[in-house]
Amino acid sequence: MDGKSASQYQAWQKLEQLKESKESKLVLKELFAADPERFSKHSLIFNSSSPNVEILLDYSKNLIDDEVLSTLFALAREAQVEDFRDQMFSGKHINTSEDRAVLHIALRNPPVSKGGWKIDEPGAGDEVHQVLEHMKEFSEQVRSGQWKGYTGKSIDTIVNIGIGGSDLGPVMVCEALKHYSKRDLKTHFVSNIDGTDMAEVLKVCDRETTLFIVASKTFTTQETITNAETAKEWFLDAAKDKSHIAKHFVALSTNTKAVTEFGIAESSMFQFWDWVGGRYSLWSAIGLSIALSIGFDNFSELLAGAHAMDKHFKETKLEENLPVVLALIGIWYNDFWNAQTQALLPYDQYMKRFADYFQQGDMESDGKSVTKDGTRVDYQTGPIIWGQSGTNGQHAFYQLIHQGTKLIPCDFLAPVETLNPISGGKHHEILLSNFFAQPEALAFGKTEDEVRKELGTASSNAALVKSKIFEGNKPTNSIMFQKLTPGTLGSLIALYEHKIHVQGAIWGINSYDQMGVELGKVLAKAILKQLGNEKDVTGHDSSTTGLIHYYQKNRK
Ligand SMILES: O=P(O)(O)OC[C@H]1O[C@H](O)[C@@H](O)[C@@H](O)[C@@H]1O
Repeated sequence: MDGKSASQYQAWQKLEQLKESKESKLVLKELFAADPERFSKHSLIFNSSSPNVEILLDYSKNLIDDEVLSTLFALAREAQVEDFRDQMFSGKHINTSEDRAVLHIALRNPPVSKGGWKIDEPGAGDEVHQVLEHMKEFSEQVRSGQWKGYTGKSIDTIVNIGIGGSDLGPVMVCEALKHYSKRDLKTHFVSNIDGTDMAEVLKVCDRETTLFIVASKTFTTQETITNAETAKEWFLDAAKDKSHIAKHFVALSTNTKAVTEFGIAESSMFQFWDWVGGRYSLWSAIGLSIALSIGFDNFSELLAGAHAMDKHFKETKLEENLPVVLALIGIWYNDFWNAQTQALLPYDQYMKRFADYFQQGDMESDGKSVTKDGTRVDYQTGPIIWGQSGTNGQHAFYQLIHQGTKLIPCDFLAPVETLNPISGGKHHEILLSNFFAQPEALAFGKTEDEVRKELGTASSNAALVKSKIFEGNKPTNSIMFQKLTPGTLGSLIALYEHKIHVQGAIWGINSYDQMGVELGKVLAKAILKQLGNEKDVTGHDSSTTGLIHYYQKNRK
């Protein structure tokens, strides 16, 4: 914890030895054959009654045995994961480089009178609920048609303008909970500075009935402010009078001064606080587009589902703690088996943006190479996160997972029940049969003997036989939940958030800053000033200069 190098822990060193001594013995086929109880021993159920959520985590198809597991838990204890978790919950400034608390858990924490934790940090108590109240009131006015645009018409289109954490969470959740959305309220998201993003959305918007949500924690992000200015110009082209802006623009931010300077009144601003990290902000005012789309009650259920997972994370012993188990298994592959990536594979079309969301969530959090006290790590930190919804991924990249040369640990996720039981439920049965089959195929593969038997006379073709062998022993986690409800989604997101936290704690890094996004921004600003004139292009290497000159010569 707090800056200590993970490789110095005794348990870390023992894990290195275990990898060496056990590599050839950790064979899933044999481990399962030797222990008929392996599934029940290595699966956990997370339960919550309010909201009603149940999540099964089956981690039995991993390259682990009791000794590996107990050493992983010993590592968590040596790294003081429980203490570090409690520091986060109590509001300690665990984001040391920015001297900030990390309190997204406060955004879904009920009031103390209703059993919530008391957190000593400005904003983290009653103010959270005041903003939620404001979001409730506003979203109900818009959804009921009571909120009118400048010509007296109701709002039928929402455009969220934001990027990174001010975009990806709302995008992913609105997509995941589309089933619960108000269909006559269209929701668009504009993030890219590429004018195409805004232009294509504006083409389908009506100035009289569109509400723009400018979402930016800092309210200084170049992409968001430029896009918001363009939207404002487009709106004023017809509306003319600046006083109409109040009916069509709201802001979600921590920066009141910049919001009012932009022309949005403080009363149309939904506040949050510097202890909310951008990639952990969908639970804050940044979730306004979600509340508008699915309604405030569903948004509250999303928060309650996350809170239930917070409680589980905070109160459950490490061995039965889902985020901790996911984190430790991830570290086992990332640091001892040289796995570079981690795939998130939801067998639910609504969750198709889940992996995109956690690309920022995980990679911006744990993509660090120095510990909190500034020491260069001598081990791997955050994994590359990627993925795609099943079964689409099967027809795209699974080939490499099954037979390529890389070890790719995968998390498979699926609902027991579909929200769309069309054709008598046939689609869902087929979907789930694939969800069950893929981890099985990855774990147990297909031997040369099996291939030969299958090929019959054609097995004299040695090359063909080899190409059809599946080595197996590819590790997976399988996660099942009843149905994709707002509460369940909240729990699932919080599960992965806390997994990231635990891994960061063990690696001794700061999971809550993002210094790595700065350099490119600064250089882009400098280059922007030089683009007008070839003579101004100075201070770059020959490649960058060459590229800029090429652009200047060829632009029209
Ligand atoms: O909400 P903002 O302030 O516009 O920031 C948007 C994004 O900017 C940067 O890329 C990072 O700081 C991200 O973490 C953040 O989510």
